[in-house]
Amino acid sequence: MTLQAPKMILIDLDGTLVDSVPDLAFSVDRMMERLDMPVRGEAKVRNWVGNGVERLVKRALTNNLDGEPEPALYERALAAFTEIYRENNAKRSHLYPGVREGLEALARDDVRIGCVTNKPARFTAPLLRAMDIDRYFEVVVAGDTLPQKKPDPAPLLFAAEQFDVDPEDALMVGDSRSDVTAARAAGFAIVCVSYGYNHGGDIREQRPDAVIDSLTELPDLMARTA
Ligand SMILES: O=C(O)COP(=O)(O)O
Ligand SMILES: [Mg+2]
Repeated sequence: MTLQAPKMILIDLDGTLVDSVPDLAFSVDRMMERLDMPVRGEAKVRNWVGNGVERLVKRALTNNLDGEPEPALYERALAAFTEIYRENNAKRSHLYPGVREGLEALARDDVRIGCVTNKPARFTAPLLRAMDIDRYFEVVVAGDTLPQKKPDPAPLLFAAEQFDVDPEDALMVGDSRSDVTAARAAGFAIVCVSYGYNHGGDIREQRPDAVIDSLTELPDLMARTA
């Protein structure tokens, strides 16, 4: 595990590349209205993002991070959310400052880049395209590409295999404890952004190898530890 000249960098999507909570919160609240249930608002949704849309819908229905709703209600809710979020995938979302410049700098240094997200593929590809950053990612592993999601290491190891890169030459960049846990279990280095979601907690408590305020810091960080 090293930050020095990784051969491959995998970057998380929600909370790292894109501030997607405004669209996710809008879609959750329209879903709740359709079900005649109380809206939850952006602050709560921000703490609920990161484990895929299924968990997000369950959290919204139960107003609880670990809640399990009644199955028939959950099925109706998930169908409504899917329909609404499909139309509202990139309307209010935006790239965090420094993302485009950071990706550009990595591409100039010939670093190979992939995206590993817990967001399902049907929402991931359109969002990367709408943000005009899809061309930077040679590999995209979405939340439903494999049976396992982060914090399981499988999606990271799957991407490493696609790139034919060993885990010790790989770096994960993310915003939440799932990214740290998955990277550690996969044997990757892990750098976290300070500005993401992480369920309301301070990502420094997860002890990543480094914390950055912008992706533009990545090339320097790698050169400094070389
Ligand atoms: O929870 C989600 O849907 C996506 O989260 P991630 O992009 O941070 O993995
Ligand atoms: Mg994230």
